[in-house]
Amino acid sequence: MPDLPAATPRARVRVPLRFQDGYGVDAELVTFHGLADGQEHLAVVLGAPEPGAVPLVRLHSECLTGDVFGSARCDCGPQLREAVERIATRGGVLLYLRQEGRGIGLYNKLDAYALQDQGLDTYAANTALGFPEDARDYTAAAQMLNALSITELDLLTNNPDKAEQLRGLGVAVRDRIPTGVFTTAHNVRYLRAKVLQTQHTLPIARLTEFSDLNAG
Ligand SMILES: Nc1nc2c(ncn2[C@@H]2O[C@H](COP(=O)(O)OP(=O)(O)OP(=O)(O)O)[C@@H](O)[C@H]2O)c(=O)[nH]1
Ligand SMILES: [Zn+2]
Repeated sequence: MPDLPAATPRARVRVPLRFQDGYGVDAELVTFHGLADGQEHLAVVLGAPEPGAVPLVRLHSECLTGDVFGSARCDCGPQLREAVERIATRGGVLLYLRQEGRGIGLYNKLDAYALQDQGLDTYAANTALGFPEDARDYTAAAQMLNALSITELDLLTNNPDKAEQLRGLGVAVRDRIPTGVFTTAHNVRYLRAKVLQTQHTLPIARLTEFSDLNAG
């Protein structure tokens, strides 16, 4: 088990979240000192778990295009919206991790999009640019959970690697809970690649509903 450097909470601020579809909830935003990668990751604490209950947690990787601008090339925006409500209902934390483009950054992600428009899939585009298929490391996430005194959790994700990495960092992931399936005509190739290449648990049958599937 790696010896994790300790991080400590820096500011705790209450913020009323109001979404365009009318849903609203109050959140506590927590910032940190001492995160291993020096990034400004944010914890969004939602709801109040029953005393002794295991909290629901999501590690959400930043996606400016999907989270902010509503890009339909991926499923990040709807996953974020869903996660906030599910976590608020049960009680838990969303870690908003500054891992744009699976850790390669926004400009590189858009370079990868340009390659995808020439036919490469989402992972091959990363390697063609000289990056790993997925450059994310969850050490800072484990530090944040420790700083929030969360020792056991249920993880809201389709990505087995997130659970495995967290366990390797000493966090007790009890259950992995899949997110919803948010398909559009623009993201079906991307979702399919996640299932076939990185074993994301999305029901592949649902990904044949869209007509551009045969495009690759
Ligand atoms: N490099 C690269 N990153 C992408 C691409 N599309 C989305 N992303 C980034 O991928 C991250 C989300 O990762 P995903 O693989 O979609 O999903 P996940 O986080 O592994 O799994 P879930 O927890 O189930 O959502 C965000 O940081 C996005 O900015 C792409 O085509 N190339
Ligand atoms: Zn996205």
